[in-house]
Amino acid sequence: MADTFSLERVLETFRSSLSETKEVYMKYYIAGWQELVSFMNSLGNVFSFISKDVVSKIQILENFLSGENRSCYVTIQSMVKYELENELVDLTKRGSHPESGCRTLLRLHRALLWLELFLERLRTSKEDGKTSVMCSEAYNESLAQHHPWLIRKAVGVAFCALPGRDTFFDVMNAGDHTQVVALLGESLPLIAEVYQITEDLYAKNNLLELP
Ligand SMILES: CCCCCCCC/C=C\CCCCCCCC(=O)N[C@@H](COP(=O)(O)O)[C@H](O)/C=C/CCCCCCCCCCCCC
Repeated sequence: MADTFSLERVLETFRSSLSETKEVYMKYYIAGWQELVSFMNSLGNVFSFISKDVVSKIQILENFLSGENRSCYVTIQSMVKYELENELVDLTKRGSHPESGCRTLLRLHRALLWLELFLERLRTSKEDGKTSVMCSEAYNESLAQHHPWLIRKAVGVAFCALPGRDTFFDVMNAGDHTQVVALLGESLPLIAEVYQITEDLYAKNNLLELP
């Protein structure tokens, strides 16, 4: 992973994550999240409790990807099939498989909806748009429903420390603001497609509420 964040690389990883048959490659899905974490790390320590959580989830998935059953973890579809067929998922309450690939990826999947909603707000925002408002509206429409009160409060405090819209656009390293908006317009359908494919797969297998 390169040191400097680039929106273009996020776009590339999510593009690469889709196979011709619309399966989602775990390797690139994880790489996309790693890029996003590098962006969050550049925002300061106030976000470290969030990035630690994402990093630990990425690590769990990477361990599966490099473990002895790695061939079963090539795509999200193969992971779901393998873990369900081998009863490796805690379906109703946490038990002997508290860190299955399916439940771990579900947490990132829910966060992908937040990202999609936030980036769409950013893309269509006016010059005086507030990133903290965009972030918290997107959060309330997605992840917040899955988080307890304490986390929601901590996240609300972190949002107040977000830099302004101009800084966000600059850190994306994608040229001037018009170019960033264009690239966001290109990235969002890809992120939305990856999200929807995963959502449909999880819904079909009754995995959307994994503990
Ligand atoms: C294109 C670039 C522009 C935007 C870049 C944004 C970069 C964002 C990077 C990461 C986003 C945060 C992902 C958060 C994943 C949260 C997963 C989760 O829900 N974990 C909770 C449940 O896990 P389990 O306990 O069941 O294992 C966990 O309890 C949560 C802990 C920490 C709080 C997570 C808050 C998420 C807030 C999302 C907004 C992030 C704002 C970042 C600002 C750029």
